[in-house]
Amino acid sequence: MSSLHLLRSELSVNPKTLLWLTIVSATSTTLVLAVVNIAAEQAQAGGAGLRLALLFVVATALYAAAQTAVTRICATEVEGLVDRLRGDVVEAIRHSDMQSLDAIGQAKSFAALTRDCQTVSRCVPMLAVGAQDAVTLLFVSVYVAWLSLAAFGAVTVFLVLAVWLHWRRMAELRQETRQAETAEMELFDGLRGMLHGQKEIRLNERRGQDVIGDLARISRRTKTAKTAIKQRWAREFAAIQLAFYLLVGVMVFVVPMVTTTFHTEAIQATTAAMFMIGPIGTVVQAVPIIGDAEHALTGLYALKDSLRGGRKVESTTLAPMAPPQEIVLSQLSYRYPDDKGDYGFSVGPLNARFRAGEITFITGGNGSGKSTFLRLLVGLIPASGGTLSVDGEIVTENRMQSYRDTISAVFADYHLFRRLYGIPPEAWQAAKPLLVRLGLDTKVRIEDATFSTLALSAGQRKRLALVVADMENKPVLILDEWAADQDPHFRRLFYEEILPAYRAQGKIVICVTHDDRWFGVADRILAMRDGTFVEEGTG
Ligand SMILES: Nc1ncnc2c1ncn2[C@@H]1O[C@H](COP(=O)(O)OP(=O)(O)OP(=O)(O)O)[C@@H](O)[C@H]1O
Repeated sequence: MSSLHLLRSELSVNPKTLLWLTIVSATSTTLVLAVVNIAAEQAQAGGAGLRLALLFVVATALYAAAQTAVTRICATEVEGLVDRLRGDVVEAIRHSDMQSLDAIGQAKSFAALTRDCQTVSRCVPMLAVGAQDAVTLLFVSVYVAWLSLAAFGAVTVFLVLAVWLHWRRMAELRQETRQAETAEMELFDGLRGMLHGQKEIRLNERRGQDVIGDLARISRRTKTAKTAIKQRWAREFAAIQLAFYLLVGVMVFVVPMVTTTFHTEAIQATTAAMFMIGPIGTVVQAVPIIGDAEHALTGLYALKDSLRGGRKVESTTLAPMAPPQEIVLSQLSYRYPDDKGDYGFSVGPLNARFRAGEITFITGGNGSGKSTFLRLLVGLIPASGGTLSVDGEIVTENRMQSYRDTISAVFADYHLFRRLYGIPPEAWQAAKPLLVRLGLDTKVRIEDATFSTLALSAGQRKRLALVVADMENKPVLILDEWAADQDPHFRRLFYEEILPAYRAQGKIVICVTHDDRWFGVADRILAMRDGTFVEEGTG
């Protein structure tokens, strides 16, 4: 089913309502036209009657009411649809596993949620107006046929010719539009790099010139492509208008030569042709938009499908898991998908045991698989083999979210939300002592479930991330190189006071660390190399 068909099935308005409003709009336009023609005739004979003036007022009022209703319905429907689609994609992202998300890429998801949603919001109402004007064109054509079959013949020939020529040229234009879009995306990427890389640019004049030069080149390419499209559009639009002026010329000069009866209807048919110029312009503009709307909707539906195609994590109705006393990995493994012929890195098979009230350190060189192991342990990526059990129960896909709900973590690539999502107000008060100990109480306040600022140093932000994990107060705590960017004071505080306190609270604590000076703090040390634990020791 095409995405436009899917779109129709998602609209909550009854299509018949839109159809009736469209018919009212087209009928009233045709009525206005007929009244104008009759009134002009009567004016020649001495003056138009009051009844005709009233009919004119009623027809224009009907037209305005139908137009307003269609526009209002379209705005409500389309914004509702965009809101639903955006919500669906966000939900699909939330329930999809990290592997599918990684495969899709953040840029694609972001483009769907922003650009594609905007395109649907902009294009679909124009399609509705285009469809409405197409019906108006049909009605006015019927009126012209009623006036004069010869004039109708001329109108039909011109319409068919104009539409055919237009569609032929639109196919080329669509291709050029896609190319311009690609150039524009490249430009946006370059601009993003330029903004993010300001420090690096300032430290190297030549790099700065290269970046600006490259951007200018891409920008020129985008400008050329977009200017060509706009100029082609302007020519196209002018050609269609010109075609209709030609039609008027044909009616006034040519049709009277082939028929003897036409002279009486010439002015009326010509007026009708003038009434067609507006709608034909709208229809002409709406046609290429079908492609844009279809393209954006296809992108959104495809993203939704591929997110749902991955491992789906249903969570809402699951029973909470009791605080784990022991997490056991048995032959657990994972392999990143192959990348363009290169084998994906794999971890495992991994065997390990993590107990409540124990601290485990994970060590190993760069790229040995520590972060991947943590993602696997937390269930962010699906194991390709082996099992993960909590207190003797194998954590199946259905139990994965309940399991994850027992874990707090500060990953190496953590994200700090400014709002305290998912943390109850009583925890904010309880966090005060840790904020003080971590030297953050003079920097950050919690106001209305929100941190007063995130404009902090890298070390301060990481400390704040630990405060958030602490506020969650979960039985399992996972920290990936947390102390790496802390000064000696906070490093000591972390290893000698904070971690032992968590152990005393009975938490399962797992830390990736290279700080061999504090290895004595751990109950167990697991060393990783090439994705496997090569050594197990005690602290
Ligand atoms: N999203 C990904 N897709 C494909 N391969 C990945 C991905 N993330 C990491 N890898 C690969 O997995 C390997 C291990 O990476 P990982 O981040 O787990 O190592 P690490 O031990 O945490 O390293 P570091 O000490 O540098 O943080 C790397 O060689 C990398 O090529």
